[in-house]
Amino acid sequence: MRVVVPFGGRSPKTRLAPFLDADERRDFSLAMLRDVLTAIERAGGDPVVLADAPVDVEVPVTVDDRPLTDAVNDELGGDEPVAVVMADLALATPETLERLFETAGDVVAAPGLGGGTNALVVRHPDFSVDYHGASIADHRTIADDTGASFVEFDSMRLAVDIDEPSDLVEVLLHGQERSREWLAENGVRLDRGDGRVGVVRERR
Ligand SMILES: Nc1nc2c(ncn2[C@@H]2O[C@H](COP(=O)(O)OP(=O)(O)OP(=O)(O)O)[C@@H](O)[C@H]2O)c(=O)[nH]1
Ligand SMILES: C[C@H](OP(=O)(O)O)C(=O)O
Repeated sequence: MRVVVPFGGRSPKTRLAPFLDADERRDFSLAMLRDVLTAIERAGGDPVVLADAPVDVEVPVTVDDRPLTDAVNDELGGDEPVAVVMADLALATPETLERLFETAGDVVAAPGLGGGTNALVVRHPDFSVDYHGASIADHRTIADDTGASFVEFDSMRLAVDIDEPSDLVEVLLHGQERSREWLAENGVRLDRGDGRVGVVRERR
């Protein structure tokens, strides 16, 4: 299956700014992108990066600097199924993605914590996306209005997209190779304290 991986490479991961500077956010977001591409390939998918600027990866890249929703909608609408998998799913494994790709439904959606839509499989030509805000609810409504069946995919690994510093805890505990190693090499460690586990940065 063709798998579109949106990647905003111009100014990625601004919500991690309290923790990582702009160059580090670019490097870390590339490590996550490469982990996601590897997992998709191992799951049997054919990844294509849909980026807002050129990016150096070993799969085809389409550059489209329109807003995310417009760029993704241009990839939908054909007769063949298409998946959309976000580039910041640092916990995604080949096994989870294979299960996602094999789940039946006109629209199969993996919700993100906080209301987003972290991954989609689209098998209906009239379905379109509308990202941001509580997009998982909007995508259910769009599917209903289109007459497409909507199936929610239940997965911890696909629910965690890496937006906020607290999400880095999940990467250190469950992340794929490059993302987890990038954090470790850059001094990001678990803070096991007394309460909820957090992250700290050891500056060298
Ligand atoms: N092609 C494309 N992808 C985008 C764009 N904005 C975000 N993305 C990608 O869409 C997915 C979800 O992105 P977000 O977490 O909403 O945004 P972000 O830019 O990564 O992070 P923030 O700056 O913290 O909002 C990630 O895979 C991003 O790389 C865009 O304008 N164009
Ligand atoms: C693109 C957006 O991602 P979030 O901002 O929720 O990470 C969404 O999934 O609608």
